[in-house]
Amino acid sequence: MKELEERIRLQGTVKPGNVLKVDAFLNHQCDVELFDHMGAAWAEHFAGKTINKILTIEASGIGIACVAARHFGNAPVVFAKKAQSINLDGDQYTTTVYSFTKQKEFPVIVSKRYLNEGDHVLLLDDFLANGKALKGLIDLCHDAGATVEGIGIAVEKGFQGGGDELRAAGYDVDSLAIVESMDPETGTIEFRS
Ligand SMILES: O=P(O)(O)OC[C@H]1O[C@H](OP(=O)(O)OP(=O)(O)O)[C@H](O)[C@@H]1O
Ligand SMILES: O=c1[nH]c(=O)c2nc[nH]c2[nH]1
Repeated sequence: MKELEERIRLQGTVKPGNVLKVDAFLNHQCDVELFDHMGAAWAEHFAGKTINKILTIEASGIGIACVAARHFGNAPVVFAKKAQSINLDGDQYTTTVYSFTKQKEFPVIVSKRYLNEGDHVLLLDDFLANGKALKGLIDLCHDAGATVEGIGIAVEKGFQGGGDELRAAGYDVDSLAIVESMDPETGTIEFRS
């Protein structure tokens, strides 16, 4: 998606440790018009698939998924929580995921009320790096007996391999910008064409 690539070139910065900082528009300050265009792009890519639910993971996936849902018939958006809470009652699907930016393991929890056998799920997230977050969400879907219809990602860091592993496993992964390489010394960012 050219618009997203241009924003990354314009406002993205490359940090040591394979970190692309795009918090001016994607995961701290949120450009909802851009999110709307991202939702439209995923709706075009996944047209023809039956999708009745969108699943993401807190925190940064939530805003993107909620705006994108407007392009999927206002499908409900469920987000996996990364901490237990008194507000989380009843039976739960749980797994653990290593967080790329927080550099520690988190529980990943969805109430059994909101993910069901027979659901046709689109997974959405802001970033795909090593694929840990998505693999956690896929595990929760399998536990629930739900079908993963596809995966929509804003920014994939292709050089970290998570996206290609998921494609090799048969998942339809639509990443709107795939960073092939980035250099913290020069700030250069190359996209997969
Ligand atoms: O493919 P991976 O290696 O799993 O990396 C991608 C994940 O990393 C980020 O989550 P993180 O927990 O770092 O931050 P967040 O709380 O802002 O979503 C991002 O939002 C993705 O969920
Ligand atoms: O802001 C972010 N930048 C990244 O490079 C990244 N990788 C995973 N999650 C990420 N979030």
